[in-house]
Amino acid sequence: MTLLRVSGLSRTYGEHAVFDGLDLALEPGQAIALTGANGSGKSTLLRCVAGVDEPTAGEVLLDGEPYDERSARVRRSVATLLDDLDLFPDLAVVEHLDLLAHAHRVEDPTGIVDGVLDEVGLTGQASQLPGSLSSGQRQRLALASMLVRPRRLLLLDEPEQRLDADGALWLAGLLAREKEAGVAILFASHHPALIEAVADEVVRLGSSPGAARAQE
Ligand SMILES: Nc1ncnc2c1ncn2[C@@H]1O[C@H](COP(=O)(O)OP(=O)(O)OP(=O)(O)O)[C@@H](O)[C@H]1O
Repeated sequence: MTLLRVSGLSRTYGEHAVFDGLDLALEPGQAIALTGANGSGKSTLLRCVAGVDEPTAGEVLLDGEPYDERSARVRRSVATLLDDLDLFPDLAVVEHLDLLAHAHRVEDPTGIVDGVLDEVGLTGQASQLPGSLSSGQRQRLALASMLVRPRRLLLLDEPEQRLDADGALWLAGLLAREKEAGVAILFASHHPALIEAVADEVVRLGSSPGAARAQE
């Protein structure tokens, strides 16, 4: 069954239609990249899908049911990386990840957190407070936060931002492995190599009013 279906989605600010009547369908293990110029609506679309912004029209279905970000089903299934991560200033890196793993009741939270710290390259920073991390390390912590919890759908806004060249390559491999595990991914990106490596379909949002078109 289609995991995520977006039908006739529109978002207007005043007179300005950011996108109008947009349709998307995402199956398990599939990735769609959202591309387009600055201001073309990628973040707005992701925010509307994730339920943190309200579309002017249209609907978003997860497993064929209306997407309600407050429902336990959606919270168990969807991991988002949308804005800057909200971090507790007095909790260390490892404590943030422990908190998330425990809140989502994953099996063996300590083992998962240790493995994810290693995967994102933050083992050496595990006891640092967020304020002492570099911007790329904060981005790695944001990515780690989605890896310590259950997930079937990732909604990612420019996940490559602030990563170094090796980090962008690593991210491409990570997202490819997520797809192999059956996770679906909707992501906005300005990184051609990441899009090429990960996306099964590219949806280019137009900067002309309301325009959006899909490409293979
Ligand atoms: N709250 C708001 N009020 C008015 N206009 C808004 C609001 N939020 C977004 N917009 C406008 O909607 C358009 C789409 O913005 P959005 O952030 O979705 O673009 P984007 O494609 O993610 O851009 P970027 O590549 O720069 O991240 C922009 O013209 C922006 O100014």
